[in-house]
Amino acid sequence: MAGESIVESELIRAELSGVQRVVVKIGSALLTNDGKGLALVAMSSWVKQLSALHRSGCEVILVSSGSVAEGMNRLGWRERPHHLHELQAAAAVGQMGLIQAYEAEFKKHGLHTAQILLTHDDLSDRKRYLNARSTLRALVEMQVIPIVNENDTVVTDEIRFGDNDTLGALVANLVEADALIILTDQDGLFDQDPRSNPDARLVPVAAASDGRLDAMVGGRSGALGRGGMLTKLRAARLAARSGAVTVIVGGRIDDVLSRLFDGQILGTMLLPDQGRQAARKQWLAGHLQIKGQLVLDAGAVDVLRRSGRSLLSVGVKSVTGQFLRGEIVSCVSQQGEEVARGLVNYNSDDVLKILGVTTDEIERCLGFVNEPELVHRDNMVLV
Ligand SMILES: Nc1ncnc2c1ncn2[C@@H]1O[C@H](COP(=O)(O)OP(=O)(O)O)[C@@H](O)[C@H]1O
Ligand SMILES: N[C@@H](CCC(=O)OP(=O)(O)O)C(=O)O
Repeated sequence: MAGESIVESELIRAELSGVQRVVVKIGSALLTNDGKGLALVAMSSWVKQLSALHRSGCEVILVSSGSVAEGMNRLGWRERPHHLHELQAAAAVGQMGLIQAYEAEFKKHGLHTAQILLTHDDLSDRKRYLNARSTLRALVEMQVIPIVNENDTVVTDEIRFGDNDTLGALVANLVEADALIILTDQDGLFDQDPRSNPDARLVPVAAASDGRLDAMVGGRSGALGRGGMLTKLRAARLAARSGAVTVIVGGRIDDVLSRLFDGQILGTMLLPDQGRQAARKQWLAGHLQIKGQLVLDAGAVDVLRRSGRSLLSVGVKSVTGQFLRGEIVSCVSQQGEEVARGLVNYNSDDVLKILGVTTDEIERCLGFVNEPELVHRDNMVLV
């Protein structure tokens, strides 16, 4: 918080030096020169810094706002429209300019870009979530820079509230980023809104979960961006769930990204409570190699799909493959359709002995109990 010692802050800052994968979110307020078209000079500088970061071996995913504001500019509108269909039309027009500008800039550094338009719903639907995740992973492996924005044509809530901070955090969860950098028009998170309070003091570092931060973030925001600091704080908390550290920092600070990744103290760093490994457990389930298969009865399939509960041995009909406790298994219906993947609590030999067995009988069958569940819901991903 504001009272944190500089030495402690510096130690914490060292966190960013080893970052392997980063999501950088650039807000509307910054990108659009306060309504006078895209801030091309600033974009060129961010792209240069992002390209250097990429060259240094860090994977970069960009989440960029600016489509509505650039659309308004192209259409000659001076005020943000109130009708949803007009906002959506402006976003569709402006997204063209936004992506063209990024593509041209990244090309100068020999990098390809890809446009990804997502909704929050896409990321809560498990199947689409896994699809989005694998596409992003494939792009990153191909050394392409994905540029993500909301799919404003098909959403209403997100465009109304203009909140790409949440999208940035969801993407950080999706790709298991080590860090989420939110570039905005203020130098960071202050203890009061600096627009209305000249005495406001920057918070250099805090735990994302710190309840004292809530009182500092008014809902107020700029004329173009809409989310304000409130959505940035929420985004930091969301990103912390998968172990990512968030930095809210001024995009107009010279060489902001390069300096940040060189370990300089800039902006506000919001730290996750849990260690990265623990927080990521849930995200691991999707990408470890599958070592075996559990065939579930219809009741278990139903329980997993409808109520998202843990898988118990009583609902398992058969098992294939050789696996150890903690490895990944695929859970399939008797028709062979995959239902879920998860970390299994018993090895395959033991699972064979407890097929169809109720939880309270596990000890009698095995002589011990690892966990009451075969696959705990926290370690499971529905497919
Ligand atoms: N405690 C705070 N510290 C910094 N900025 C704040 C705070 N509370 C509210 N704000 C406002 O949030 C604005 C940034 O949010 P927003 O306009 O949505 O930016 P962006 O488009 O970058 O997402 C700032 O210009 C500032 O007026
Ligand atoms: N998706 C829209 C709205 C997103 C938006 O403004 O978000 P933010 O920059 O977080 O205030 C756009 O690109 O203009």
